[in-house]
Amino acid sequence: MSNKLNSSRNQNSFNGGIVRLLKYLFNYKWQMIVVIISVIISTLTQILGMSLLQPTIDEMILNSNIDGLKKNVLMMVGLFIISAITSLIFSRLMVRVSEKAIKDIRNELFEKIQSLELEFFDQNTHGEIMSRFTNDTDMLGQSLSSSIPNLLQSLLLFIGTFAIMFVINFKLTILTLLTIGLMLFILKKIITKSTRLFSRNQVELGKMNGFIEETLSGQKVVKVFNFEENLKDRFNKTADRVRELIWQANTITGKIMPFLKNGINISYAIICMVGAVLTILGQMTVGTLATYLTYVRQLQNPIATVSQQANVMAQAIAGANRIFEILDMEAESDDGDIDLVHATIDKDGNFHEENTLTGIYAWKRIVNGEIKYKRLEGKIDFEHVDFSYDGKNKILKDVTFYANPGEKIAFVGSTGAGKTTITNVITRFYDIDKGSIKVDDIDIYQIKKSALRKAFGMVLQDVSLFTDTIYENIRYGRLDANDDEIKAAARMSKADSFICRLPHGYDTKIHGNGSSLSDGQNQLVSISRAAVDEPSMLILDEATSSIDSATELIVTDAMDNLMTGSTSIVIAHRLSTIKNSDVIMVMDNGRIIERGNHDSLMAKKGTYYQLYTGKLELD
Ligand SMILES: Nc1ncnc2c1ncn2[C@@H]1O[C@H](COP(=O)(O)OP(=O)(O)OP(=O)(O)O)[C@@H](O)[C@H]1O
Repeated sequence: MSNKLNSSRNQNSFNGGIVRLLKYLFNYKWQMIVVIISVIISTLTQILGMSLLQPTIDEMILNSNIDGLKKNVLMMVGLFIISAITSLIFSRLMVRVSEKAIKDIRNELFEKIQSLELEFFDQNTHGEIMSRFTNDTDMLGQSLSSSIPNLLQSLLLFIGTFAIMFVINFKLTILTLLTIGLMLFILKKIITKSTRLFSRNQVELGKMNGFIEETLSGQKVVKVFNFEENLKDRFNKTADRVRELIWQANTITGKIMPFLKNGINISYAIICMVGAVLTILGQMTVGTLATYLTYVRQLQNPIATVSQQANVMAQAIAGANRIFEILDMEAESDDGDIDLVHATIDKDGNFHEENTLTGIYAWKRIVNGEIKYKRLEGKIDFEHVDFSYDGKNKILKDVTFYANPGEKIAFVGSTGAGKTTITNVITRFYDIDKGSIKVDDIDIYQIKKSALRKAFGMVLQDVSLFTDTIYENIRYGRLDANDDEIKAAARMSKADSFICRLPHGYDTKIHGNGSSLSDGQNQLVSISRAAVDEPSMLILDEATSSIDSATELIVTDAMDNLMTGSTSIVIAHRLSTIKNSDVIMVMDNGRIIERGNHDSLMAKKGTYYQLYTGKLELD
C-alpha cells in the first residue's frame, strides 16, 4: 500500500465529499433538525409573503380596499420578520454545529495520524501533513457554517418558488425552467472545473508548507551554507504556482457572475414579454403577472447565492477530500495477541498482575479462556532476516544473531550499513520480508505492537523532546511514574545534576525540540526517559552529533548504568563505548560480516581490527 498523499482521487468526488461532511454534521442530530426546521420556516415564510402580492394588487389596490390592503401588508411584514428570526437561528446554530464537526474531524485526523505506519511519515513532509490540519480544516469550517445552510435555503427557495410559479402559470414556468436549466448546466461545469483547480491549489499549498517547515527546522544549516538566496528563489517559484492556480480557479468562478447577471436579465425580459401577451389575451390578471415576475426575480437570489458560495464550497470540498484521504488510509495493522504486564510471582510460581516497578514484566496470553504468563527474560533471536524499505533494495540480508538475557550486543559498521534498520524491525516500525525475529522464543508477530514497544527501552539517535517540562519529558517513558521515580531515573542516568542547576529544576520548560539544552543534556534526558521504565531490553542508537569529551564520558557512564542487567542492543558510532560488549557484530551493506568479542575480533585482524586501529573509517 502506498502511503504517499496525493489528490488525484479527490477531483471527481465532489458529491461523495458532501455526503461525508453531512455525516459529521448529523452527529449533532438535534441541532441539525432545528437548523433544517428553521431553514424550512424561513423559506416558506418568504415564499408566502410574496404570494400575498397577487391578492393585494388584484383585490385590494385595483378595488381600493384600504382595510384589506393594511391587513395584507401587515401579514407580509409579519411573515418576513418570522423569516428573518428563523434565519438568524439557523445561521447561529450552524456556526456552532460546524465548529463541533470541525473539532471532531481534527480529533479523528490526529488519532488517525498516530495510528499510521512510519512509512507514511517517510513519504510525506510534515508541512504537507500539517496543511491538512490547518488550511484544509479552516476552509472547511468556514464553508460548513455558511455555505451549507445557504445552499439548503437556496434549494428550498428554488423548489418552493417554482412550485408556486407552476400553479400561477404552467406555460410561462416551462419557459422559465428552460432558461434557468441552461444556466445551471453551465454553472455545474464551472464548479467542477474550479473544484479541480482548488484541489491542485491545496496540494501546492501543502508542498509550500512542507518547504517552509524544512527551511525552518534547518535554519542553522541554511545560515551556515548561505543558502538564503537559493531558498528565496525556490520559495518564490512555489508561491508563484500557488498564486497561478488560485488565479485560474478564481478566473473561472469570476466568470459566473457576469454570465448569470446577463443571462438572468435576458431571460427576465423574454418572460416579461410573454407574460404581458398572456395578460392582454386575458389568461392572467395584472396581479398574477406582477406576482409571477416577482417570483422570477426571487429566483435570482438562490442562483446568485449558489454561484457566490460555489467558490467557497469548491475549496471546502477539495480540502475535505484531502482530509478524507488521510482518514481512509489503513491504520497500522496488529495481529498480535500477547500483551505485556507488570506482575509479581508468589512462592508457588503463580503470577499476579500488579502495577508496581518492584515486580517483573511478564508476557500475557489468553489461550482458550485461560490466562498464561511467561516472564520477560530478554532473549532476542534474529533468524535469516531479509528486509527492504521499498520492496526493491534489500537493506538487511540474511541477518542472523541472538542475544541472551542481560547480554550487550553491539553493531558497528560504515554509515548506511543497516544498523539502525535492525532496531526498526525489532520494534516492528517496519515488517521484515523474510526470516523471523523472536523475543523470549515468541515470534514478535504474535505480540501486540504496543506490548513489544513497551518491552524495549529506547534511546534513539534522534532525541525527540517535546515542548513541556523536564518532568513530563521524562514521564513519557512511563506515564504513571511519580516525581520521585523520575528523579531516581535522572540520578541514575546522570541527568540530575544539570537539571538541578536549571532555573526551575525539573519544572523547567523545554522548547523547540530541546534546542534550549545542549546536545549532551538532551541525550541525558532521553536516557532518563528510557530508564524510568526500568526496561529489561534496551535499544541504544548512539547519537552521532559531536559532544565534548567530558560530556561524552557522562553520557557513556549513563548508558552503562542504564544497560546494567538489561539485554542491550547498541548501535555504536564510537568504538570506545562498545569494547566491553559480549558480542560485537560488524555490518557491511546489510550483512553481518564479522562477530565476536573485542579480543577475538582484534585477534582476527579483519574489518573490526581495521576500524579500531583507524585503518578504516567508521562513517
Ligand atoms: N525510512 C527509510 N526509507 C527508505 N530507506 C531507508 C530508510 N531508513 C534508512 N534507509 C536506507 O537504509 C539503509 C540503511 O540505513 P540505516 O539507517 O539502517 O543505516 P545505519 O547503518 O544505521 O547508518 P548510520 O550509521 O548512518 O546511522 C540506508 O541506505 C538508508 O538510505
